[in-house]
Amino acid sequence: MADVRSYTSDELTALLPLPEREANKYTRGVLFAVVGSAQYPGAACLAGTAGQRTGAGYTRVTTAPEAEDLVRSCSPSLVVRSFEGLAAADLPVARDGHPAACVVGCGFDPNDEKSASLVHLVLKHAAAPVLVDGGALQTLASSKGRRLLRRRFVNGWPTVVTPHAGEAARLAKPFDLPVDDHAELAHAIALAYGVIAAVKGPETFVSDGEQIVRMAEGTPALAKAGTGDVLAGMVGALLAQGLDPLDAAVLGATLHARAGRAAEALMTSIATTAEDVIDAIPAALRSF
Ligand SMILES: NC(=O)C1=CN([C@@H]2O[C@H](COP(=O)(O)OP(=O)(O)OC[C@H]3O[C@@H](n4cnc5c(N)ncnc54)[C@H](O)[C@@H]3O)[C@@H](O)[C@H]2O)[C@@H](O)CC1
Ligand SMILES: Nc1ncnc2c1ncn2[C@@H]1O[C@H](COP(=O)(O)OP(=O)(O)O)[C@@H](O)[C@H]1O
Repeated sequence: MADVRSYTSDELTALLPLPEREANKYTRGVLFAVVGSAQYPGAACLAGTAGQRTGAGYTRVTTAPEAEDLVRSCSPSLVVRSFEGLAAADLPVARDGHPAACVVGCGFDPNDEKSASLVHLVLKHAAAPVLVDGGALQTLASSKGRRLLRRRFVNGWPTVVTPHAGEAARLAKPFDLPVDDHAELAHAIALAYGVIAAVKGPETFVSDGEQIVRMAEGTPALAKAGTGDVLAGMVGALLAQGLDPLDAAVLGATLHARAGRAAEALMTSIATTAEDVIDAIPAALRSF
């Protein structure tokens, strides 16, 4: 296994995607989030608003029809569409000067067949980086999921996965990967699936199959439902702004951890919620 390293503060600062003077909303990056369900509409709000706060120029949330009104009301500047009618041609193509990325799976029910076909559509047709989270992760372990990931790898379209320990263990199963050491697990998932893997927990380990990066700035205040959806939106926004996928995952996880700490300072470790973490993203950005 490769050595485990951490990014320095200077390395992270250099990665911050400050808007250029001539920027417009499209050159700053389009985040295309396919997220939420009738069961978990809140996950779509959390991922979408976290993406906006992390700098995506244009955030489009495609969600379940039952979730559309809630997502519109949580942030009027989100562009909201329904899953119904989502077609291959709607999915983003990243071009020079017009970066874009997809986030898929926050708030998906892992056992729902309709969500699995949405995941397949995104993996097959998004010619841009895709971040897979939450209920979409289980889809990757199937033979069809693995085949689509291989195709993305061959096409040079990066895929980032952000499993918590339970989800990482499910990804490990088909390949019988050892799950106890999370640095090793991130490395093994990255190699087995051809992805950039961020295994989340009290410490987060990110690997592209070559390097392994440890991020240990978090706080147990983050151990609350919905903070993973916030992280997915944040890393997705950095991918949408054209960052290299390993850098996006490490910077996103660090900003998320610092936002967690800033939220905790205001709200206490007991009271902090995922929404407070989003509100603290500006403080995390200023900390660099
Ligand atoms: N407000 C919302 O709408 C929320 C929606 N969420 C969505 O709910 C769906 C299901 O996600 P869940 O994570 O709740 O369900 P999972 O199906 O991933 O969790 C089920 C089992 O996984 C294991 N597990 C869960 N978290 C773990 C951890 N951090 N470490 C080790 N083992 C763990 C436990 O055995 C748990 O019973 C996802 O699509 C997610 O995005 C959650 O993010 C919570 C908030
Ligand atoms: N004890 C902890 N210390 C530091 N960070 C934590 C701790 N527990 C959870 N986190 C962070 O909180 C987030 C939780 O993500 P996840 O389990 O996917 O939440 P959810 O599915 O409810 O959105 C991850 O970024 C994880 O690293």
